[in-house]
Amino acid sequence: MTGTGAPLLKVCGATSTADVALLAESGADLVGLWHGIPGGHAELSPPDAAALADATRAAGAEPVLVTFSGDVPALAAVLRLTGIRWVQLHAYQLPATVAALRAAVPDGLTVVKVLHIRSGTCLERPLLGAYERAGTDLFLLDALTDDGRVGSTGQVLDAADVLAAVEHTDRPFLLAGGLSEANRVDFDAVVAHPRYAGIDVDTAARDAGGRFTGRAIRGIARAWHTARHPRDEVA
Ligand SMILES: O=C(O)c1ccccc1N[C@@H]1O[C@H](COP(=O)(O)O)[C@@H](O)[C@H]1O
Repeated sequence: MTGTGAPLLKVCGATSTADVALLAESGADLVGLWHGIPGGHAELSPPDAAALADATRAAGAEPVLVTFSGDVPALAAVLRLTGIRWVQLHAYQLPATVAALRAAVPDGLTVVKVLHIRSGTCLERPLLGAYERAGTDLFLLDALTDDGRVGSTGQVLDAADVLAAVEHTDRPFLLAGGLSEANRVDFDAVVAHPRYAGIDVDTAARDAGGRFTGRAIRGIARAWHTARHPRDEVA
């Protein structure tokens, strides 16, 4: 997408054109737009998602549809309406859902399937081969809390657990789960992995009031050396 091969920074949950502009100018390569997250604070209607997808592209970033939904016809309709080419299946959608989505949107769709790690164990580990055969392009590793919370947990994964999970797939992967400017140092081995493709952040991109802050996002992009903030950039 960036053409550089550099790791990507995704920031999740934009709800306005101001959010999108801030995220893109602060270093986000991918902007998460929610649809099919019932009760979610950043849930968007299809027309609102379409408007923010346009704004994201205009700002030079790539919109990503983030969803808990497994309703393939509805998802395909939203992808067509919005022109979004990346979809992040963040719940427990099965490999058959990935395959059906691929069939419904045959051209140019990048499918990201989230893998949930709870107490060191990847829940989807037995299904990794099936997800690959179904057409998953990337996996995204995120934390599942002991009380079952999924998405924006702020809970940090152990690097060893991440490396153990990606051992069982040949696909590129994104890392999530409480990532910040400060904890980049804990993930040297993950960042050095040949299939590491970047990071996905929510909590640390926001201030105490839940608003995105450019300062935090720039700090994350610099610390993690993502595509728009390469290693030799002067802060
Ligand atoms: O951000 C959310 O609340 C959310 C809701 C539903 C699906 C995904 C969501 N966000 C994802 O949560 C992780 C990162 O969260 P954090 O940095 O630990 O707060 C990331 O994968 C987001 O895409």
